[in-house]
Amino acid sequence: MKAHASQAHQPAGRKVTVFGAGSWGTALALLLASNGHAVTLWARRAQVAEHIRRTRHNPTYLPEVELPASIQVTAELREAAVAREVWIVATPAQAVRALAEQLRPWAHPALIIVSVAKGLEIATLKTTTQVLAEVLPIVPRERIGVLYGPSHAEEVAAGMPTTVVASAPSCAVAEEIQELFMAPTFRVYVNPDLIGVEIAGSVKNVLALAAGMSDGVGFGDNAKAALITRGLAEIQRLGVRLGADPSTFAGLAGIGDLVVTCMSRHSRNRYVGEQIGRGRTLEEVQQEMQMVAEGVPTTAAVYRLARELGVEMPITEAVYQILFEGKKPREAVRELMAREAKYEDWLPRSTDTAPPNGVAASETTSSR
Ligand SMILES: NC(=O)C1=CN([C@@H]2O[C@H](COP(=O)(O)OP(=O)(O)OC[C@H]3O[C@@H](n4cnc5c(N)ncnc54)[C@H](OP(=O)(O)O)[C@@H]3O)[C@@H](O)[C@H]2O)C=CC1
Ligand SMILES: O=C(CO)COP(=O)(O)O
Repeated sequence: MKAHASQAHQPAGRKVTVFGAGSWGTALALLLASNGHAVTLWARRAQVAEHIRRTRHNPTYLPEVELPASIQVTAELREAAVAREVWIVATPAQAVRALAEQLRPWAHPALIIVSVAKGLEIATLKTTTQVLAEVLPIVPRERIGVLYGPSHAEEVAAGMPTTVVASAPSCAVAEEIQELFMAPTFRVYVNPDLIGVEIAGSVKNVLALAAGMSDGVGFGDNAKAALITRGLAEIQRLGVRLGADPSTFAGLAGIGDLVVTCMSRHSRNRYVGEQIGRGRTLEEVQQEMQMVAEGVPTTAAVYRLARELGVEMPITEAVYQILFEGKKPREAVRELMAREAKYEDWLPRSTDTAPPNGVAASETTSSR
């Protein structure tokens, strides 16, 4: 992989719009503006846009962060979308299709689209770049990528050191995305494995729900380490089945984002899981939350996808049963612990390495 721009390099200012004025959209607008780009931030509610214009603070998401006057803020899609070089899509994953459909009149072949939304669309089981490519065919597929990795908005907005991954079907486009965002406290690597990066970044939210449930029930560090490690194994199995490079899961989009989301006090997914672990219902927790927990819809999507593809994802299955079928977290853990004895394989073991007596033969099947 080609090494790229040094941190001292200042990219030429580009015309960029960030769609979605939630926590992540707000933090990225700030970062891009401080990189010298001409930034527009689109909020879906007119009163939010008006409030930010007047006070330079987002009323709901990262309210303590001051947004410079150079950032244009609007709720008008046309004003936000027309004649831009780069669109950043920072809405929840389930909203990407509807947004893209509305944006269609202003899409053009020279546009770069960067999705930062992490999740799979429930209705189609597609990643967000697959949805964007389907709805906006005028934009060449190689110009639609992502920026993923361990990056809580609160820390990025506070200028704390953060490292992420830019990915797109074309390395040249991924490098353009890298250059757009690279900053002294925000280091961007390129990883050309788009499907791997998208699966890793989307499915880790399911495991963060599981990690939160473990915290809420009162389990300790051993259980958390097990969820992260075995969770990564099942994310990798799904990703590889979809054509991903296995090594992506050892990188920032994989283990990096999984660790931060399972451990961080900022994680909304971990929080939702923790509340459920304490005995509350999903409905109760979601009703009081303003922010999105992408792991909830993505659990439903991954559960179905894994079944369709015959990929074994026992932790995801347990999270699904807890969220949508009323299973108690302790019961789910009891069942996970009582599964048949296994080898610690990550990917299918070659059939010439026979397991010793007493260890499940299913270890050697291709379903893993
Ligand atoms: N927060 C973070 O640290 C990070 C988040 N992400 C990802 O970024 C995406 C956005 O998350 P984040 O900014 O944190 O979310 P927030 O919960 O902070 O904000 C959600 C934003 O999306 C808007 N929104 C909600 N529904 C729709 C819709 N149907 N159409 C258009 N806009 C909508 C909300 O508008 P309104 O206020 O009007 O409801 C709000 O501006 C998610 O996929 C998340 O996983 C990725 C990396 C880091
Ligand atoms: O993706 C994230 C950090 O990289 C944000 O995770 P949460 O949505 O759980 O807060």
